[in-house]
Amino acid sequence: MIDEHDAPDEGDLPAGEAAVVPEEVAAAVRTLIRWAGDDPTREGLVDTPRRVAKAWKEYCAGYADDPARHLSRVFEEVGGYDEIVLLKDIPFQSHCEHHMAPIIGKAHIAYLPKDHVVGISKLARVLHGFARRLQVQERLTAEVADCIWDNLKPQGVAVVIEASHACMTARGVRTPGVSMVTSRMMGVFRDDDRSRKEVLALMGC
Ligand SMILES: Nc1nc2c(ncn2[C@@H]2O[C@H](COP(=O)(O)OP(=O)(O)OP(=O)(O)O)[C@@H](O)[C@H]2O)c(=O)[nH]1
Ligand SMILES: [Zn+2]
Repeated sequence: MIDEHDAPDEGDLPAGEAAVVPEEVAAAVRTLIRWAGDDPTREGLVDTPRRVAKAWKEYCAGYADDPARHLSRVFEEVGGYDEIVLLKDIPFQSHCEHHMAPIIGKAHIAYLPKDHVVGISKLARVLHGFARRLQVQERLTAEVADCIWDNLKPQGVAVVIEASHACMTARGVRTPGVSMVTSRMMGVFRDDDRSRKEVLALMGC
């Protein structure tokens, strides 16, 4: 069993910085290299377990994040603005929990404020906080929407995610060019047809 305290948080280290990797993790990567058919002791692969371990800490940095914390700072004074706020085409990366293969896509995140707004970068921070974990796209979509709904308490939240799954393009059914689209509508975007149409039109969906 790996003690969490032994595992350094490599995600924030500058690229190339020497990192201490628990032996158990390095051994697992060496096993995987052998399973793939190569020799983990050959020169080009000797440092690979350390690099892979460090890379996975970075891919999965979301486990060390509480995305809700990004929504704690709000602005009350926004000149009476009471229309939709949309952050469009946010690129993100995740990994599917079935194959640990990359999910690469973009998200549109919108909300209709009630009393206050949030700094717009925070919507992308919430997305990355959940994306940098092992995911299925449906859960990622729901977690982002629920987090904004619960913490900002707006009149509505709409999240649409479009992504390509490497487990479908690079292996398995090997069907490139396919994307998966998921959405979660809450509040007025769920209950009111006109509001939903408006937000989807702004998103270009
Ligand atoms: N619904 C959903 N499915 C996903 C996601 N990411 C990967 N998958 C699918 O998860 C499924 C896992 O199916 P399994 O039959 O258990 O695994 P598998 O034998 O590797 O399946 P194939 O990918 O068809 O070769 C596959 O159909 C994947 O396409 C996701 O985010 N959402
Ligand atoms: Zn997969």
